[in-house]
Amino acid sequence: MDPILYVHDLTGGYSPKRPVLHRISFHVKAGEMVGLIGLNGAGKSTTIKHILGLMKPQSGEVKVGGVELEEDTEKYRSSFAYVPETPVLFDELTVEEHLRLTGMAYNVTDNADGERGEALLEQFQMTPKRRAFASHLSKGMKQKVMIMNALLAEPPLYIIDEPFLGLDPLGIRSLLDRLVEVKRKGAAILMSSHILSTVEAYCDRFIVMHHGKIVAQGTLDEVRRAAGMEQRGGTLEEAFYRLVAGGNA
Ligand SMILES: Nc1ncnc2c1ncn2[C@@H]1O[C@H](COP(=O)(O)OP(=O)(O)OP(=O)(O)O)[C@@H](O)[C@H]1O
Repeated sequence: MDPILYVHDLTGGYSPKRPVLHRISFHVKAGEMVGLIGLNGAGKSTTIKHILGLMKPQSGEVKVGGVELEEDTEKYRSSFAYVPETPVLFDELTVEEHLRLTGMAYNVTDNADGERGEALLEQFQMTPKRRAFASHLSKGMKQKVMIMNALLAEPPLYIIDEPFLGLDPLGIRSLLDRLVEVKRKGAAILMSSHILSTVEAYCDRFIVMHHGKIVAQGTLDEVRRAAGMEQRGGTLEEAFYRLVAGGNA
């Protein structure tokens, strides 16, 4: 089966003279959660911007749902939902208006007025805030609205950038529970995060970026092996330190 997200030999960045990403290749299949990890400035957000179509590859290709952006823009764009690190909402719309808008954009019939929206409001403890304007929400609540929008759309691919920072422990649990559920139903998830213990616990595979290159990818065993740790067990965090700092964790 073709992967939902396919990145092949991608070189890209903000200026053609100085690429930030150097020939990176990876994929995410249906029913898989993949963790994208790396130090500050490693290239995670730049990779995500290329996947979103906000930046054009200098060389290589990015396919979502089997197509490149230029090939079929509508199919490409409707195949994923993106949860950014910093929430972007319309200040003058309420929580449920955001859900309704997403429902319309993604042709979800059962939206904020329906079961799916209700369940999300409930699960993310946002029912009391359903009629609150976005500008009146706390940082974590705004993040929850972004997450609920993504989940409402039920796309084949979720791209999630550092989702845990603004969320309270209950919100984190709700998000992780829902991600496990959508993954079980066949969604592909690419999640970037610095919280390596959570990434280790929930992701099936890992992509370790360093200075714009992929220095290891695969299952925990494969990443450990790349870090020279095959003789003994060890956490993702230990393997990560060895890979990016050459340390002896
Ligand atoms: N708008 C920009 N213009 C020019 N260079 C940029 C821009 N944004 C990021 N960079 C550079 O690209 C490189 C990769 O940055 P990127 O934001 O992809 O890192 P990251 O892995 O997402 O880091 P973090 O964990 O801090 O979010 C860095 O050297 C950074 O300085």
